[in-house]
Amino acid sequence: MGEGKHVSETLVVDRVTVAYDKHVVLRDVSVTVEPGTVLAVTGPSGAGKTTLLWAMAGLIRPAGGVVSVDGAQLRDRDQAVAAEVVLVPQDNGLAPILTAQENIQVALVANGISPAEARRRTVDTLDSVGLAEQADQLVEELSGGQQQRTAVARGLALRGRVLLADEVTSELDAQNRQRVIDLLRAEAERGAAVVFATHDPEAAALCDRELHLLDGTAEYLR
Ligand SMILES: Nc1ncnc2c1ncn2[C@@H]1O[C@H](COP(=O)(O)OP(=O)(O)OP(=O)(O)O)[C@@H](O)[C@H]1O
Repeated sequence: MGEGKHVSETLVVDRVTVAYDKHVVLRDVSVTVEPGTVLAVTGPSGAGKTTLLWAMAGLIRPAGGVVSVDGAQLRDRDQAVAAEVVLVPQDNGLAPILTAQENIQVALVANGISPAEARRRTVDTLDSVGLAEQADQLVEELSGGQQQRTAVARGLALRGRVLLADEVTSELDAQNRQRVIDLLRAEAERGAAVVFATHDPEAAALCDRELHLLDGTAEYLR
């Protein structure tokens, strides 16, 4: 351990700029998300919430600035996966013709987890999101909210160091929204740095901090 050098922040976004062609979506945005905390990313539709999460996930190469995990710069998605950055995407990213449990197990085994452990985690996480009964149902036969909860279960089952959750409560009723927010909190308590993009002020209020995006810039509201 280098003297005087303590890199306690898991996820650091340092003066990141992202542009699609000439359209600058994020301008010099800086954020730090420490392990054990849940950060809400808010802002109106089109403000760049998904873009910020994609940059954090290594899916977008910023035009300027750096995204790093424990001091190591993320240059692409492969590096982000190696750094255990898990993304639950806005469109859920599930395979529709696999069952809920197959979607989770396949992701876990692809990440090097043994089939027996993958089965255990799948049962546990589907139960935690209230979908134990739907484990064998095809994803295309699940409701939008059930699909969203399956995607959350998959993200949790991976037990990453960083969990990026993009609008994962938009199709949920109040009870399930609270359940998912409680699970994001538990994931932080396990030690992950959690980022939750949401347009829902009530959901954001339950997070530790809130970063608000507007016109390309970011401001901590608390
Ligand atoms: N692949 C792309 N090519 C060009 N422009 C894009 C692309 N992806 C996003 N944008 C633009 O970037 C801006 C930010 O989009 P983004 O999806 O990050 O916003 P958001 O805050 O997540 O919105 P929402 O709340 O509607 O999901 C929008 O103006 C959008 O049109």
